[in-house]
Amino acid sequence: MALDLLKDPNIISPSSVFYFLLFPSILLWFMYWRLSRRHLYELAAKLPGPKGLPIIGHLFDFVGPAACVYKTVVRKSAEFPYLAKLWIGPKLLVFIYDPRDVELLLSSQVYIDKASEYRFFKPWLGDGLLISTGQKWRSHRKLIAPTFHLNVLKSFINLFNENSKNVVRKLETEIGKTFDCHDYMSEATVEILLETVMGVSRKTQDKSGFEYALAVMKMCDILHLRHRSIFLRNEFIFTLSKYYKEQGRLLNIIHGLTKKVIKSKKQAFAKGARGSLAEHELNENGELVVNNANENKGQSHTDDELTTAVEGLPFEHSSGLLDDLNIEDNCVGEKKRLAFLDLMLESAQNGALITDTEIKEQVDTIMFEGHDTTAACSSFFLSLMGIHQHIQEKVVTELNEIFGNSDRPVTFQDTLEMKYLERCLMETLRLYPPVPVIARELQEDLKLISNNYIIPKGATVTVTTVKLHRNPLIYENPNVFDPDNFLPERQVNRHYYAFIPFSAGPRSCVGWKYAMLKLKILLSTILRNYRVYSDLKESDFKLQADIILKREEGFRIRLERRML
Ligand code: HEM
Repeated sequence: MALDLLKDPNIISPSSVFYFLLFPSILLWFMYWRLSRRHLYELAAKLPGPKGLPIIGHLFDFVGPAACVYKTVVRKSAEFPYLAKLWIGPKLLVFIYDPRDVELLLSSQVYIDKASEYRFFKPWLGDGLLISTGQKWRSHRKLIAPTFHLNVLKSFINLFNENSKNVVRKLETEIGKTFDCHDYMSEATVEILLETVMGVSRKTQDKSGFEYALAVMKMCDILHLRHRSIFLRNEFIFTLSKYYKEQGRLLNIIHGLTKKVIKSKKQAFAKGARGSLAEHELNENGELVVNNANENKGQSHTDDELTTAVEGLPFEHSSGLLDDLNIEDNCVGEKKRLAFLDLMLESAQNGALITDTEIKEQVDTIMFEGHDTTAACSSFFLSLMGIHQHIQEKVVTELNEIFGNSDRPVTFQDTLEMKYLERCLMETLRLYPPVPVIARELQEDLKLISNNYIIPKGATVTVTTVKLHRNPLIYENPNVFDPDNFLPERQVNRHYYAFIPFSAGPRSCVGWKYAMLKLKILLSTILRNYRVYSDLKESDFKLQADIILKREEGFRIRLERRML
């Protein structure tokens, strides 16, 4: 009888059986899924956070322009002093901003996996240092970290000076006008990276670094949009969208530059050239010659700069940052003193330490990490100098004490004496950290120190540096730009992890010493030549917590020539 019913197409068709079974299957799957996440839900229920909507949680808070999302998240987490949880659909996000908890997370060797959102970087950065994990990350970090040793950085000082003077020359066309200084900072940063870390001459580029910088900025917009859009997070839907095509176009520009950089460096390398090609060039016969244009670029290396002694920047001591980079400092062999791309090519030549594809991924990673962050920091710094004229005057007084009336280039020793400028830089990084959030996906539960909360395995933990750095329990006037926050006596009792613009622990920024040295030379050169003004106040800033912190309205300043 039953068989007869099944055979009768008017009563039970195969499709009706399918639909009949579909509903219980989905229900069963859903029950299994909920049960498998029971641990997550139980622990999450105990965590504090603003109330969200059923099922979708706070999804709508992440929809809209980046500046609004930033404001909403800051506002909603304001009443939670230690941490705040948010649900975005089924995804549990926990924001932490107590330095003791931050230390627990960042200093650990267990919680080193980046959040799943970093996967959107894959087509761009592949398995580069920023997103890789496990053994690959460990071995590449060990290889790359020493290329940012202070002795390597000191050999870049001439190029930092030359490029800074170049920026000052370019800025001449803007004197008296209101303009966005981020464009200039971005282009300069790309060019400096190419000449120093990558060791290729600026002249090897067909177009300016500005085109690359612009493509990076637009790529970040797409990635940030994918973070916020529930639809675009899905790979299939993304490939159907207009953004996918745009991403392809931008990656062509970005990868075009990195491929060209590697190619020209490889050609020179094969002919025995080592070090920056901005200082050494190959002539038509393929012989290595000193680039005459660079012969008088600035001061030659002084004994001080070439010293093999391990010296830190004052910032290192004052911030109390501890990471594997300091440990590396103690065991630097001859080979480890090569600059980044030289070492990558040498390692590829000498064995299986790194493949060609991996070199490309690391070049893309360093170009991105090294450029957008420093461009944002220098743009915030100049804006703040324009707003706080009396602080700018103090910086310039210090610079006058160091340089007098001379327009000589900056030496390494000078950078050590720029103590007030350094405090201004650190205060800029405190209030406007270029990397506003650092996110990890937990593979193990994390028991916090503050209030004994446990964040469950499977959650995404977000260290919100913008909030951590403005904690009123740590900084007296947390929202006021006050470089004296970094006076030694004010720092002495402050928790190490209360100021982490470069992150900290095993996954901290490999380029922070490079960044600080370069920023000091670039910004001091600009301030020695120009007085900066801003028509906007800090309260006018529309912060955009993108992948890199920016101002929605741009970094608009005005310049006037300073008489030496
Ligand atoms: C003001 C400038 C800079 C800031 C504020 C900054 C900040 C950071 C932060 C917060 C991280 C950790 C990111 C995370 O865990 O998600 C990081 C990682 C990294 N940074 Fe920087 N950075 C700066 C400049 C540079 C420069 C100049 C370079 C290289 C030339 C660089 C290379 C890297 C790399 C390769 C990583 C990944 C390290 C790893 O995961 O092992 N950064 N940076």
